[in-house]
Amino acid sequence: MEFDTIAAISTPMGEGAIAIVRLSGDEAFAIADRVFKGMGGKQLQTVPSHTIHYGHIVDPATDTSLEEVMVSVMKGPKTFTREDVIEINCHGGLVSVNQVLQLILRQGARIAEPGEFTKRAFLNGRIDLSQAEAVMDMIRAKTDRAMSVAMGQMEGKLSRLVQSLRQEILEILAQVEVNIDYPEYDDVEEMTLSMMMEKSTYVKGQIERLLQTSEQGKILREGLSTVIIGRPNVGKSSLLNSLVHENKAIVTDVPGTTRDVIEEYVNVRGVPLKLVDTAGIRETEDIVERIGVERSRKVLKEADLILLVLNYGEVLSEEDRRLFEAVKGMDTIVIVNKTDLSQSLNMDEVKELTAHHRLVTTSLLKEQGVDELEEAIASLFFTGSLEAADGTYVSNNRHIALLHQALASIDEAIMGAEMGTPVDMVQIDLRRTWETLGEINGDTVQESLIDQLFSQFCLGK
Ligand SMILES: Nc1nc2c(c(=O)[nH]1)N(C=O)[C@@H](CNc1ccc(C(=O)N[C@@H](CCC(=O)O)C(=O)O)cc1)CN2
Ligand SMILES: Nc1nc2c(ncn2[C@@H]2O[C@H](COP(=O)(O)OP(=O)(O)OP(=O)(O)O)[C@@H](O)[C@H]2O)c(=O)[nH]1
Repeated sequence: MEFDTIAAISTPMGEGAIAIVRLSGDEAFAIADRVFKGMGGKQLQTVPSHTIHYGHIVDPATDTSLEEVMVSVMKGPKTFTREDVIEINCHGGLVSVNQVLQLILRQGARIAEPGEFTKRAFLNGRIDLSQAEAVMDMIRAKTDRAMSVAMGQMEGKLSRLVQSLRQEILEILAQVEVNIDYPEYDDVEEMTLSMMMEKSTYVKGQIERLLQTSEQGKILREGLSTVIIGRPNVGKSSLLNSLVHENKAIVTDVPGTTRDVIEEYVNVRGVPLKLVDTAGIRETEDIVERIGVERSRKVLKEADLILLVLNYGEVLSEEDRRLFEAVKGMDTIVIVNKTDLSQSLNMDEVKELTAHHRLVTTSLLKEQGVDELEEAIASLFFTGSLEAADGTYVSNNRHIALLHQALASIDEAIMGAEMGTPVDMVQIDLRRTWETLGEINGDTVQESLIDQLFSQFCLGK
C-alpha cells in the first residue's frame, strides 16, 4: 500500500521536558534530511535502523537553526506503522515543537489526522482492528488492571481467539463442501446437519464464554458508574472524600459549560469507580433534590453501583424508605454511617430492607469501616471465579455488540440444523457468523467505520 508522508506532534500539548514530532511514510527520511543537520553530514537513509542521532533542525530557506534535537531513525517495515519513521525529539516548549512541525509540513509532509499512525499500522497489516482499539484503551486506562486488559488485547489475545473461532466456522463450511461431493450416501444431508450442529454448538459456547467476561471487561475499561445517595447530612461527602483520599483520584473532569455532571475516578482495589455527580454531592444536600426526581431516576438507572448511606444515629425516615424503593433490583451497598453515635436506627428494619444488597457499617469520622466497604465493592464485581481464566476480557461496546450478533446468527444455524432446514440455509447463517466475527478484528469491516473509529484517537497517535 502507498501513502503520503504524515507528521504530527506525538506528545501532549503543553510545556514538558521533551516533545516529539513524528513522521511516517516513504518521504520521511528525505524530508528529515532537508532540515536535520548532524551525523557528520551523513544521510539518514545510510544509518542503521533504530538508532538515535544528535544534531540541529535548520530551516533551509533562511539557513537559521531552530532547535537542538535528537532524531530517531526507524526503517520500515519493522516500525510502528510498517513505514519509514522519523522521530524528532525537541526541547519541550510549545513554540519550538510547533516551529519544527511547521517546517516539516513546508517540506512536503501532511499533517496527520487523529489516530492516523495507528491506522497505518492497521492498514499495513501490523495489527488488526481490535489491537488498534486496544492502543487507545491503554492510553485511557484508569487502573493497573484496566491497563493489563488493554495490553493483552493489544498483543492480540482477543484477536487470536476470534480468529480461531472464525477458523472453526470455515472448517465446518469446508466439511459441508466435502460432504456435498459425496452425494452417493443417501444420509449425507442428515449427517452434514448433525456435524454442523455439533461443531456450531462448540463455537456458540466459546462466544458465550467471551460474552461472560464483558460485564467485568466493560467495568475495567470504562469504570463502574457509581452514585452516592442518602438524606442530607448522613455523610455522603465524607464518604466521597474518604474514597478519594484513600485511593488516589485518577481523573477529575473540569466542569464544562454544557455539562453539569462531574465525574471523578478512584481506584478501589483495581476497580475503577467513576463517581457520578460528585459536584452535586459536594455542594448540596441531596442529589434527588438538586437534579429533580426525573433526572435523578435516570442517573440511578444508568448507575452500575449505588452507595446508599444511612445515619446510625437517627431513626429511619420516610425518605430513607423511598431511597430503598428507588434502588430496588440494582447493585447497591447500604452503608450505615456514624456508628460512633448512639444508636437510633433500627438495624433489624434496615437488614430487612437491605434484603439482597450488601450492608456495611462505617464511622467515617473515625475512619472505620472503609476497608470493609472497599472489600464489598471489589467482591461485588470481581469474585474469584468470574475472573477470565486467560485474562481475555471483552471490554469494548463494539465488540460486545458484534459478539451478541454472532451469537444470534450461530443460534439460527444450530436451530436450523436441528429442525432439518436445508444445508444451504444453515450455511448462510454460519457465513454470517463468520463475517460478524470478522468485524471485530476488522477483516470484514466497512471503511467508513474504520475512519470513524480512528478519528476518536489522540492526535499524533
Ligand atoms: N518514541 C516512541 N515511543 C513509543 C512509540 C513510538 O512510536 N515512538 N510507540 C507507539 O506509539 C509505542 C511503542 N510501540 C511500538 C510498536 C512496534 C514498534 C516496531 O518497530 N515494531 C516492529 C518490530 C521492531 C523490532 O522488533 O525491532 C515490527 O512490528 O515490525 C515500535 C514501537 C510506545 N512508545
Ligand atoms: N459522628 C459522625 N459524624 C460524621 C460521620 N461521618 C460524617 N460525619 C459528619 O456529618 C456531617 C455531614 O457530613 P457530610 O459528609 O457533609 O454529609 P452529606 O451527606 O454529604 O451532607 P449534605 O451535603 O448536607 O447532604 C459532617 O459534619 C461530618 O463531619 C461519622 O461517621 N460520625
